Amino acid sequence: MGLLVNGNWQDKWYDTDKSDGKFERESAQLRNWVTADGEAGATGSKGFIAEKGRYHLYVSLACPWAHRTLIFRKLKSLEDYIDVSIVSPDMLNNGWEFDKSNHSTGDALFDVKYMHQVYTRNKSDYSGRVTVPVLWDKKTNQIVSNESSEIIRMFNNAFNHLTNNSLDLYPSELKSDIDDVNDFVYHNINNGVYKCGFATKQAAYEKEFTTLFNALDEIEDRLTTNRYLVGNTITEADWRLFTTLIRFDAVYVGHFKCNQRTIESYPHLSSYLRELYQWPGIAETVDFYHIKRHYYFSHTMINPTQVVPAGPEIDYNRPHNRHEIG
Ligand SMILES: N[C@@H](CCC(=O)N[C@@H](CS)C(=O)NCC(=O)O)C(=O)O
Repeated sequence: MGLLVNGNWQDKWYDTDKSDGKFERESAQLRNWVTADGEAGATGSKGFIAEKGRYHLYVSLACPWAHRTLIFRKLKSLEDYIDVSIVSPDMLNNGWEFDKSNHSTGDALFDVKYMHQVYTRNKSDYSGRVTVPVLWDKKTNQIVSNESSEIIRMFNNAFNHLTNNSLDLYPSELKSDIDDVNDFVYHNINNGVYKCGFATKQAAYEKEFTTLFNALDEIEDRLTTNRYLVGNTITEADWRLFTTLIRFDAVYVGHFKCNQRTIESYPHLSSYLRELYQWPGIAETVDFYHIKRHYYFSHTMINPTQVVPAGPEIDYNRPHNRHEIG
């Protein structure tokens, strides 16, 4: 694991010394938007008009942030419009790699070995972490965005006129409710598990642990009367929570020490998770081999033996009975 400094790769773990053992996530730097007419989005430059075959998505199947983009690509019928390269699950001294002998598709565009080479193709003196997902523009040869929360918003509407898929996971009348839930879920749960797992001081870890489980309790309460996070309509907020929940019992409970309880032990969170898992097209975006292997094998300061646990055995296909709620 490392980062680029003026275009040079440096193998370096997160620096938690400056923040008393606390993990602080860097903001994504590349923030342009694909739009239906090519006009600029909320940030960045214009010129990224939605077109079939023009954009390429780089993902890890292990990564919860990249997973969101794969889910939207599926739900929004974008598979024939946006092709994908998948990195290997192991992220070691060279960061994300395209090793075809290790569960990667290879880099379909440039056939480079490392994801950091994709970042330096975009900007030869780039400085920052080399993260996935990345949305690449083949026409102008540059990165459109490396921020998953914005890539899913582009997928939600920029291509509708081409795909005729009008499913709206961020409908205008629910925007402010979705934004509120997203904010709560992001800080306390999506990023909350990382703040537990990457904490390097006991006090920092315990603080995040309490925050995380208080938040899960609050969501459990909400799901006793609401079928989904925002009332009775499935929205972006649900898919953003889903990618953390599906990794929770397999990885975060053990590897990130989020072990007050499992998602399986929450009656509503667990049945809600099963409903989302069983949603048409979703199970095929979930890859437990990549998920478990990535975390347990890559974070050697947490798991120096790199032994990957064999369990847990959970049947996400058993009935969810969520139609009784709401
Ligand atoms: N803000 C980014 C975060 C993406 C992110 O942190 N991805 C992780 C994988 S789960 C990564 O690539 N980490 C590499 C690193 O931090 O060096 C997003 O949501 O798109």
